[in-house]
Amino acid sequence: MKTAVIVFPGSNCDRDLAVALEQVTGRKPDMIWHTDTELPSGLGFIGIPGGFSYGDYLRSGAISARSPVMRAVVAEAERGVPVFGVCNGFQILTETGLLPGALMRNAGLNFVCRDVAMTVENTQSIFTSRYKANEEIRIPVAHHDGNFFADDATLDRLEGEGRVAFRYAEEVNGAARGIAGILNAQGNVLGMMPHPERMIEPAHGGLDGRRLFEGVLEAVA
Ligand SMILES: NC(=O)CC[C@H](N)C(=O)O
Repeated sequence: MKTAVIVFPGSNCDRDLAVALEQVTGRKPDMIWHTDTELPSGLGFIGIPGGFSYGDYLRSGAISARSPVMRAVVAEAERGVPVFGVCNGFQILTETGLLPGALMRNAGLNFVCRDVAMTVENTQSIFTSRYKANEEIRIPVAHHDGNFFADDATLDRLEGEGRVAFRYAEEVNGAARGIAGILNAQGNVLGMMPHPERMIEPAHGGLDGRRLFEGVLEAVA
């Protein structure tokens, strides 16, 4: 299984994601620099990592979303290739328009860095098939802009179409309806604030994140 991780100036979770992908696929992902205009052929999975790309200037993810490589990522997403954006990656995906809504400053105005409980809301997606319906899992968060916002019509549509993948089971950042992660309409793009790549081996304190990668990588294998 060929996978790729996109790297921006200021990404700092790209290696965590690479380790997770290598552990699950047995093969190192291609690390793709943001100025590349083409992606390797035959990718089964594209990861947009967490971090502080471009120092979070303007808005988190706003500058990275205009990187040359993102045009290729959007094209692959439209072809149905699974695209996974975590934390800053989620922010970048909303800024490209691949996912709706925006990630605003946390309601408490503080950086939140801890394990949080969240429930799996949709187990039908390629990313969440390894979880049980309404299962509560623990995954770390580390962000200051995780407060998901969308207008009520968009939130209703996301809920009605089963596109809320994960919801916080506790107050974390003020996100609308407690939304922690959402899917695109086709179900092949997932953005989430918590970091499943930081919960993939016993030394991390649990394996709740590992099943996400196992599920999606098996689905495309
Ligand atoms: N860990 C991260 O990806 C941080 C995301 C983002 N820069 C924020 O703090 O909101």
